[in-house]
Amino acid sequence: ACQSAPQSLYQKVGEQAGLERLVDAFINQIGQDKVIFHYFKQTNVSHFRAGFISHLCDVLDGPCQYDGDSMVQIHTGMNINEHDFNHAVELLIAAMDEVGITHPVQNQILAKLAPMRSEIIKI
Ligand code: HEM
Repeated sequence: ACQSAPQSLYQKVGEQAGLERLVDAFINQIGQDKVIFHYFKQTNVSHFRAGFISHLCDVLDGPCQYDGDSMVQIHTGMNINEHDFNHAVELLIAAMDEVGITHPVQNQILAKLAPMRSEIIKI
């Protein structure tokens, strides 16, 4: 038998270098966006970048353990509504398109993030 372990989503996005390209494209999208940029006005971009990469690496079953604040702790008080949440997802999709992540892999990534919706919206 020559079975090998199935590829993790982390591997499918191109491991650390792929994640960095994705998150840089996402940050670039947010920076040019009129709808959600205002949430990030006070944000330290390099802290956000590092934290978002490590969180995604963890969620996509890569070799990282995200040790930052919880999704609820981070987003409490931002009052993010459904529309703005969906808009952020659109920007993430645009970033995934930009770096060439295939649609099946995009859908697998979105499925991992979808359950976090209720920890982020209107809290
Ligand atoms: C599934 C969706 C989301 C995930 C997984 C997520 C994840 C994260 C993570 C991991 C961080 C921390 C980065 C760090 O360590 O600094 C963060 C910060 C942040 N998130 Fe989200 N987020 C999501 C949706 C959103 C949405 C929809 C908005 C606003 C429209 C938003 C606004 C922010 C802001 C403004 C910060 C920075 C907070 C600061 O300045 O300290 N997030 N997010």
